[in-house]
Amino acid sequence: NDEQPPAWFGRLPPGAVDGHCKDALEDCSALGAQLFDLSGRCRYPAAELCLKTCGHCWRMAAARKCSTPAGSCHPFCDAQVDWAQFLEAAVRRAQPEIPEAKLISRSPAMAEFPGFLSPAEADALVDLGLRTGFVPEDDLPPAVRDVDKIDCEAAVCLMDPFVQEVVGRMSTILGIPPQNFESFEFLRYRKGQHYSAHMDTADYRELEGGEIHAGPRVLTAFFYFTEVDDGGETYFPARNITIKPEKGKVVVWSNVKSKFWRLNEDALHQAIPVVSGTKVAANFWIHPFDFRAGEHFARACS
Ligand SMILES: O=C(O)CCC(=O)C(=O)O
Ligand SMILES: [Fe+2]
Repeated sequence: NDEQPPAWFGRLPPGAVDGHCKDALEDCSALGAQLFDLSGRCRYPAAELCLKTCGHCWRMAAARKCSTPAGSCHPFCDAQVDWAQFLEAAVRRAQPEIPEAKLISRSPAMAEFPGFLSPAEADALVDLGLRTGFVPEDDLPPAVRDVDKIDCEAAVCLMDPFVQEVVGRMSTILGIPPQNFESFEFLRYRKGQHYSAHMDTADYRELEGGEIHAGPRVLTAFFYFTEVDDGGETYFPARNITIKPEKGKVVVWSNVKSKFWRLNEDALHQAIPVVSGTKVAANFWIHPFDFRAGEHFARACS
């Protein structure tokens, strides 16, 4: 699974030792060969798995050493974005299909898209979450985050044609290429489950102008797949904004300032405990640059 890096090779990905990377994903070595085409580009949608290196450690390291290849910063090349304007444009693009789409806050910039999914489509994604298999949160203690969750990384989810259709819809509305997206993180909260106030990304100002990097989670698109009988709202305490779960609704907000390596603290948010019913929802995080570093290959900077 490991490859010897070439002589010119520089910085290694996280977790690499002596030029060797250990793959975190169990079926990765089986998938590795399918992940890159002959010219060295990651294939989409399998490309999401490239983050795990799949035996292509030195190629990914090379990619991180490159300056951003021309065009791959689209649409964020100038590193300054007026997020409210950005989401207003998204609302305009969405409106023919989603007439109730609207901007609901300027800081954090936030737009809602009620009926982004039809009820049947929302049900289909709940089913897919269940089939992928929710597991209890284990990164954070239950007092902070108590939720069952699953990343849409298994083939059954990642390769699902409807998932790709939704990714495409989001890409069209936002005007952001799908390579900049993380896969869905499905969430299920039952009675009492919650997530206390947090930011979805860190402040990365030290990386400004630095090595190639996907950059922060500039936008969060949050999907609601169910209504909740009582509780389960998403609450933004700095701005006293409450979003009530509605089946099929998507809310998109910006986590960062106009210079997008900086956090916008107004985007602090929490999941209020579910009092009764079940909340099924999903995070869908969006980066300013290609999230799949493996896509830019050694040759891109030689
Ligand atoms: O469940 C919610 O309403 C928000 C969840 C959230 O913010 C997160 O998982 O990062
Ligand atoms: Fe969050």
